[in-house]
Amino acid sequence: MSLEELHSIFSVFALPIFDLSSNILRRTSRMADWTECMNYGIHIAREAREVILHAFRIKKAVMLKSSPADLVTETDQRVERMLISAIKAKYPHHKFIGEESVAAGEKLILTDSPTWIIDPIDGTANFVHRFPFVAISIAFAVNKQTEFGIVYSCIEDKLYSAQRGRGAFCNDIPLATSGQEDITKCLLVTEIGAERDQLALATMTSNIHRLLEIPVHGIRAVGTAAVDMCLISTGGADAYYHIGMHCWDIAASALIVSEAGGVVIDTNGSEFDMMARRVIAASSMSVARRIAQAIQAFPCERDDDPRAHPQKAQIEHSTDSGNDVHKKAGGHRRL
Ligand SMILES: O=P(O)(O)O[C@H]1[C@H](O)[C@@H](O)[C@@H](O)[C@@H](O)[C@@H]1O
Ligand SMILES: [Mg+2]
Ligand SMILES: [Mg+2]
Repeated sequence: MSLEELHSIFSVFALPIFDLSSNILRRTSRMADWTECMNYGIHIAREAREVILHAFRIKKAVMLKSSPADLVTETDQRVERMLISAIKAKYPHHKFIGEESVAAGEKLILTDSPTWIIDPIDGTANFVHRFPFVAISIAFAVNKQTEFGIVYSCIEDKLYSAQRGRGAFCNDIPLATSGQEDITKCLLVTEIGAERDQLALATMTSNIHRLLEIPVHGIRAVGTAAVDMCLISTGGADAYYHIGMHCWDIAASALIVSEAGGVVIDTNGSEFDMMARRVIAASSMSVARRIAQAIQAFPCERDDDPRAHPQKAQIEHSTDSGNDVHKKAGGHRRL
């Protein structure tokens, strides 16, 4: 039998089997209860918090990534290593997207497989400066749909969590957004991310100007996208918008907001896409749409664009806030 004949027989049978297996995965993920997985995620987040609390108080070696404002420390890398190895030990077939693994050169690919999306320290600049808003963000997706999200605001000791279809909680207390529908009665949160190029800075400042002149009650920035968005789920703020963040910053908190009754959309008004690096999370669709109408986005490569995440530029040595700031070691950083 020729190779072609073998291939044609195989392809006749393979396709249905492939379809069958991906359909089975879809059906099982719908039926699957990921509670046990989420509880394990919460358990390891609590362990990781202890490492962060200890390191928060001591002097840090700080490395730079894509800009003088894009910081990373040994603790970011150690916590991500700790989380991933703990998950691999229990769920060896699960996949991972980790901020510092991607920064060290791993490809960012979200498949239908069970995938943990991890930001070991969201708010690294806060961590370096001992500004007390530092979070661990862990999302879990199957078939590219987030099944649960965990955001642990470590210094505040506030553990936010949500499982798809089962509500959102902070330290086990149910959460609900403000439900505010009038933009002029809104307190907004946003982030001035790590971008320092002129277009990004001009866009961010003009967005703030346009929103303030609506007017809105105010605009805040906590320094961690994950905590910013969790504040929407508590009703403590009414809407969050951001351009330039990454999937690991917001995958968990996007589910927490929607499970608290909020809405999460793209800044262009379309459906939220965690890889697009643009988000509006709000107490109501009317507020979300009003913000989408007011703001502009600057261009960002999608997180899942193979050309994204080039090796970060080497930035010169400098010292900062009592910490030693080092340029990133050449090539891939060890994790
Ligand atoms: O602290 P990170 O995990 O790097 O995330 C930060 C990000 O670096 C910064 O640019 C802002 O977008 C913050 O909102 C993120 O949380
Ligand atoms: Mg982050
Ligand atoms: Mg981080």
